[in-house]
Amino acid sequence: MSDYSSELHIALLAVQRAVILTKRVFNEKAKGTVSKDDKSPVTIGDFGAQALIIKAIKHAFPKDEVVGEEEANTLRENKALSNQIWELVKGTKLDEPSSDAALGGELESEEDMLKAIDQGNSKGGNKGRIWALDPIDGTKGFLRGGQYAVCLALMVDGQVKVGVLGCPNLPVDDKEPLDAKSGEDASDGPGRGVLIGAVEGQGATSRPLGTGTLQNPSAISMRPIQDLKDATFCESVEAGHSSHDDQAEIAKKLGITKPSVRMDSQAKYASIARGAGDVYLRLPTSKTYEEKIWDHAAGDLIVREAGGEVTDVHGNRLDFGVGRTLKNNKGVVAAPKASHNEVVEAVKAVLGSKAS
Ligand SMILES: Nc1ncnc2c1ncn2[C@@H]1O[C@H](COP(=O)(O)O)[C@@H](O)[C@H]1OP(=O)(O)O
Ligand SMILES: [Mg+2]
Ligand SMILES: [Mg+2]
Ligand SMILES: [Mg+2]
Repeated sequence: MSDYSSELHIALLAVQRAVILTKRVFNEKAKGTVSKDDKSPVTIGDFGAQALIIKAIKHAFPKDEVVGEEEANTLRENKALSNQIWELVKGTKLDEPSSDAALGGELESEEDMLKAIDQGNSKGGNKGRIWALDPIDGTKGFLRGGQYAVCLALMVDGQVKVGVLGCPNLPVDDKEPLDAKSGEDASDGPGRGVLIGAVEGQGATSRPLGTGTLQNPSAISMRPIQDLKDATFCESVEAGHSSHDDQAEIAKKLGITKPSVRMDSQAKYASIARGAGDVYLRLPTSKTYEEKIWDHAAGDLIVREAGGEVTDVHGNRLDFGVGRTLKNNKGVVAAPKASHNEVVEAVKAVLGSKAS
């Protein structure tokens, strides 16, 4: 049986390399933004990071498939944008040549880059090895100057086996508690940037994000909370992504008095997994929206390996084996194992009272 050590190693390095590129874009005023068909934004950073990561995966594991968020159609029609991304991608490499070589080195050409982006077109499913990739999760946060994450997970037969989150704007210090402002005006200056990883059955770790070889990891775990009243809970910044009103009602029901921490991206999963916060609630705002697997796969495993439980609002585990979306689930409830049931009961009580 595989211990997934080489998959974890490649995933950590690939995310670390992609973050070199996303940080350059984050710190530029013009981020090369275009609007997708669903009106959501995508930047040159999203496309560039997807190309770099898929290239690395296909080099190390040629037979694996990838479910990636972005596709290159718009770039093939917009040569100027494509050139702009290529200018960024072609110079991006890890400082340590042997690390970069493990990822297959640089991409060969602009066409090679577009092809790599389009290799994120797997349909997903519950057979074989499939990676789920969100090259920039929280693009709106990325544009606003908030939190964002580069997210990569390996699923085997529909089960998440490896998860990696690169969070350039979170503090390196795992124990720096979140406060109501943690999601705002984020920076990637000194003391910032963390790389979280997990393998099923082997726990979760964090280490400072670097630009060459991987730094030493430390084990992370969720904060043991005796009473949910003392919990810190996280939610999306965007009210359109999860219902702030329902979440406030649930927090009240649980006796939580601290203000919620609003933060973009899977930085929420990363934060609760390392004990900087406790509970992540994502309650559906629409009957039709299906959550995407790349928005949850890495965070789901990392939180569970850190001693947490992750389910949907009905208390069912997230099902990553049914395609590109979580069509069998609604919403997300992540909490320490010992408190998770109590949180789900509060969620059911609040949502149930609305349905009737
Ligand atoms: N209506 C929606 N409900 C839930 N999540 C959404 C919705 N629309 C977009 N998203 C996704 O939520 C993620 C960000 O989550 P958060 O609000 O927690 O930071 C993004 O990946 C975003 O997708 P997209 O990348 O297409 O914008
Ligand atoms: Mg996303
Ligand atoms: Mg994204
Ligand atoms: Mg997006």
